[in-house]
Amino acid sequence: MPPVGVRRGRADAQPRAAGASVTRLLCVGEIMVEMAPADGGLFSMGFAGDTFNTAWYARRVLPDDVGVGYLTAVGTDAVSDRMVDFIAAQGVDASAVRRVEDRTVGLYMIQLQDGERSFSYWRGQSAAKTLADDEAALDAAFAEASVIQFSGITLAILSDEARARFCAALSRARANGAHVAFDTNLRPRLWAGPQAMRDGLLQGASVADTVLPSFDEEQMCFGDATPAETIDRYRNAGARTVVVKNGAERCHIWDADEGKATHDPAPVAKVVDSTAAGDSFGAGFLAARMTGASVLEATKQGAALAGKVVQKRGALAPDIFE
Ligand SMILES: O=C(O)C(=O)C[C@H](O)[C@H](O)CO
Repeated sequence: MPPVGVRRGRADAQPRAAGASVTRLLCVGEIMVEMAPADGGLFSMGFAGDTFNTAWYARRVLPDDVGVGYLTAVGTDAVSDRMVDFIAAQGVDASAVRRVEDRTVGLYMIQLQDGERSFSYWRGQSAAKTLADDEAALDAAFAEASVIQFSGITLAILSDEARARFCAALSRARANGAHVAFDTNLRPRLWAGPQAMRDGLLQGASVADTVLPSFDEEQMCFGDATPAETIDRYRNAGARTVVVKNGAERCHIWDADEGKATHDPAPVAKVVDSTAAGDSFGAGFLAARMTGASVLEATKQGAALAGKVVQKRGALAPDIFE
C-alpha cells in the first residue's frame, strides 16, 4: 500500500533535495499560550494546542524533506508575533497563519493531579475562532497539503457557519486527492451542548479518511459500550481507517484494506502529565502512514511516542528526542 498522502506539493519552509517530492502535512486548529506547572510552584510559559502539538511531534519524527505546516489565526500584537516566530522556529511552516487585527491568542493553564491533567482556558475571543473565515485562503492552503489534520477542538471553536465552510473546504481538498485525518478530541465546554457536540463530530467525520477517537470520550459523548461501536459509527460516516485509542489500554483498529487489529501499548513506568498523549499519538501515527507504514505499525509507533510524552511535563517534550 503506498504511503498516505503522497502527491506533489509546493516547496515550503523545510530543506529538501532538489527535485524531491514534497509530502506536506498541514495541521489546523488553535495554538495558545500554555502555562505548565514547573518546580517550586512556578509555571513555565510556552505555546501549545492539540493540533499544533501534532504538527510539532510530526516535525520531529518525519524526514526533513517532508514539510509540516500549521494553519490558525492569531492577532497582530506582540504575543501573536512571538507565537508565529515560535511556530516557524520549530521548523513548522507558518505561512498559512491568518492575522486578524481586533483579536489576540488564547491561553490555558495546566493543573496536575497524580499525572492526570485538567485545563483552565481563556480563549473565548481568541483569533483562532476566525481561522475559517477566508474561504479562498483555506482552499489555497489545503491545495498545497497532502495530508490535512484537524480535531474536535478545531471544530468546536468555530461558529456553525464557519464549521460548515471549513468542512466544505476539506471535502474539496479530499476530492482533489488530499488525505484528511480527524482526531475527535472532545472539549464539551466548547460546544453549545451534547447534541451540538455529537452533530459537530459527525460533521467532521463525514469529511475524514482517518478518524482517531479516544474510547473514554466516545463513551461520554455517544454512550458507546465497546470500541467496536465507536469504529462502526466512524466507518458508517465514511472513514476508511479508524483507530480507537484507550489510554494505557488496548487500541482497536479497523481499516478498509487491512481489516481489524488490536495493539496493546507497552506499560509506562510513571505517567507524569498526560497532556498531548493523543496529539503525539496522532503525530507518530500519521508520520508512519506518510512514510509507508501499515495501519497496525503506525498505531504501534503512535502509541510508543505517546508513551514517552506522558512521562514529561507540558504538551511539548523536546528532551525525549535528545
Ligand atoms: O485543550 C486544548 O484546547 C488544547 O489544545 C491544550 C492542550 O495543548 C491539548 O489539549 C493537549 O492535548
